[in-house]
Amino acid sequence: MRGGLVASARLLPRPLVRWFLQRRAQQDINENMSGGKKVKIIFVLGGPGSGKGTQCSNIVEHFGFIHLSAGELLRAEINSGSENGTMIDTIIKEGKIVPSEITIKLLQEAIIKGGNDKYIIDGFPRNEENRVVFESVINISPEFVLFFDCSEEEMERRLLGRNQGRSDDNIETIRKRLKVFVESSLPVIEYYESKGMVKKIDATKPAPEVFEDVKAIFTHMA
Ligand SMILES: Nc1ncnc2c1ncn2[C@@H]1O[C@H](COP(=O)(O)OP(=O)(O)OP(=O)(O)O)[C@@H](O)[C@H]1O
Ligand SMILES: Nc1ccn([C@@H]2O[C@H](COP(=O)(O)O)[C@@H](O)[C@H]2O)c(=O)n1
Ligand SMILES: [Mg+2]
Repeated sequence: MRGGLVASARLLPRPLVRWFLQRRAQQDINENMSGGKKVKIIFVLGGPGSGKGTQCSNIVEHFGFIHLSAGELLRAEINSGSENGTMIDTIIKEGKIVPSEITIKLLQEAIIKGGNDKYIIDGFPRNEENRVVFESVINISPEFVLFFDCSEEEMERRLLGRNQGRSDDNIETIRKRLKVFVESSLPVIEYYESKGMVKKIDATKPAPEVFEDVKAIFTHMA
């Protein structure tokens, strides 16, 4: 059925296709979330190794959000043997950013499956394309953007010591990821900053201290 829709979508003007996808994504999300409440999203950004995953686990435990990590979803897609797996694997090993339609489809499916009304989305949007396509397809503005600010030396040190068997935790890929962060991800954070939506946290401190600052933000939000 969906394959047929994709085939006929090729015959339609692009704005109409975008409008149709946007409507369907919103309907899917609204129909599947719990309690009929509006879905709330918080983007969690920061360089590689800044501690996004670590702090998201704490947020889930204390504040009842569902944690969606774009990187984890992409790694699961590789492991599922999907037709895009090899391409995603190559991009991750190069420290580059996967085309937005792939990542957003995975996020959309995870939001629908999650059935909750509160999500922290970790490692997304990673570039302007991610941001713009998410806005046009999912059309939910984040409540705010949590930005873990950490020095490059500290991020590099943490990633080299992470020891979780990730294919991108090697010095060559780490350096590329840091470069991509500065060139592609920081402009997204600056965009949200210009809209007064960024809550910046000093992430160079030890993890429990970082969580104290995170807690203050989420406690005020509740
Ligand atoms: N505040 C901290 N101080 C010291 N080590 C930390 C801190 N926060 C996280 N770590 C450790 O640093 C490593 C990277 O943390 P984490 O995986 O949470 O980062 P991340 O931002 O999710 O990275 P990536 O973008 O690569 O997924 C982990 O080994 C973690 O235990
Ligand atoms: N929006 C995103 C997020 C991640 N990626 C790719 O996955 C890699 C790992 O991401 P982590 O958040 O787990 O560090 C990242 O370096 C990218 O290659 C992406 O393409 N788009
Ligand atoms: Mg992570």
